[in-house]
Amino acid sequence: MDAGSSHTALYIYEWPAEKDNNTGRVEQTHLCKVKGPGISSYASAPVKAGESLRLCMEEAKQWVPGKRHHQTPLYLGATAGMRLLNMANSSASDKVFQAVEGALQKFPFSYQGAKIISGQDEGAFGWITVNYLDERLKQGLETRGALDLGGASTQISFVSDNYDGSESPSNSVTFRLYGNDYNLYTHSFLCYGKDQSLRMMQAHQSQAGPATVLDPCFHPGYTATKNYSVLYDSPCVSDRKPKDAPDTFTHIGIGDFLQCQAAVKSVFNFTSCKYSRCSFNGVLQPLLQGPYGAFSAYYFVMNFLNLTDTSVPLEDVKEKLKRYCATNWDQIMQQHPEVKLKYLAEYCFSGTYILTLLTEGYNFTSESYSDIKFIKKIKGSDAGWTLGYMLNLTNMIPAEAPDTPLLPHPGYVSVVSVIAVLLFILFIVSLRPLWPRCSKQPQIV
Ligand SMILES: Nc1nc2c(ncn2[C@@H]2O[C@H](COP(=O)(O)OP(=O)(O)OP(=O)(O)O)[C@@H](O)[C@H]2O)c(=O)[nH]1
Repeated sequence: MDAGSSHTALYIYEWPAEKDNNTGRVEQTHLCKVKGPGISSYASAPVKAGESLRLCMEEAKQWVPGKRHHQTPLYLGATAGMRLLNMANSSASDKVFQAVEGALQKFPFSYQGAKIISGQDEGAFGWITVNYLDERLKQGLETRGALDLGGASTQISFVSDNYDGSESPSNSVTFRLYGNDYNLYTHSFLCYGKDQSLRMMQAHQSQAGPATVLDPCFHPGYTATKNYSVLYDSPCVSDRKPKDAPDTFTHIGIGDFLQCQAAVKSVFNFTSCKYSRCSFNGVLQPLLQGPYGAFSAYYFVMNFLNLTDTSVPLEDVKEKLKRYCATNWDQIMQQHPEVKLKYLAEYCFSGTYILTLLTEGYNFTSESYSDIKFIKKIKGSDAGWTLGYMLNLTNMIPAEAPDTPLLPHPGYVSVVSVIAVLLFILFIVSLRPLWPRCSKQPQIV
């Protein structure tokens, strides 16, 4: 099964981690990202994905100095693509892990094991990464919320004065970092990554199993023959597979943003909420608060669409996207010959999904939309859950604030030097009784 076309990320961190001399901050050393049609594809395409992994690890071997290979820990963390594969076919996901572990153990690093991380951890580690790199944790500043959009799941994590964890405790993660306590609200929506949400929307559009699906989220002039069994081959949609559908359907784009928005909305359920307020699907969400960093596919998509500037009014953003969606597919292909066709075909859907998720799903308004910053990197390091995961596993963020020097380093050097000189003078003076007496005293005749 193809549990999602999410990518597999392999991040290697040199060990002991390099720290910036001035800030003491750990520099993320992101060597390579294994790109493939998803970790689940190790089962179906082990050679291609395995080769990509091997190349990545060879690169890591070159990059980490040989004498440090054995002390460099290597962790494998899998996210929602694997969560879905595990749900659908646990023996297939076990096989994937065995294959990847076998491959990783052949390398000289200190392999620490593989794990499917929970959605809650994925959200919390993304939040730690963003705030750690921004140095908000160390300085005890107001934190930045984290919005992560993957292929199979999406996470929202932030600190709100309205949330102490008592309402819906499963959304609460508490940390003590650098002497400050944080009560983080986090939620991971499985199936609401951009690839699985596209499936859910298309499943909604094709519930009756028609031979032709007219899709407002694809450009006019776009047409492709697709397979029903491939579309429904995911736990996010498998229970909705139409019974008497033909094997294939013709997927035809009509490029209508407003209709696309309505179709995207069909994947969210706003009908019930047992909490004081909800985002969607009956999930508690406290009042939004503070600035937000939106990364992974949020960035890929909005950057491609030239829509990362959130000071542009939301209505203008929608207008631009409307024009983009209505552009003929031939023209889009001509304008972007370098872009992978799968990504190119989906940007209209993905952009519409992002705006709908943010505004209808999470309740960002025209005003609070400008609190979002679409980010790929912070100070040269990738925004995402991986750095936070590594910092946590290696206990690199102290719970208590380190004793902060009252003076910066050069100040200490001067003070210590002055004290040393004074002590020396004092020492010399204290030896005064032992000084030889002066024999040339005037004599009285
Ligand atoms: N446009 C574009 N999309 C990308 C690129 N790299 C990854 N993606 C897509 O962005 C989405 C998120 O990818 P990742 O950040 O690798 O996240 P993931 O591993 O799928 O995340 P989970 O859903 O948690 O498993 C997926 O739909 C990818 O197909 C890129 O360079 N450009």
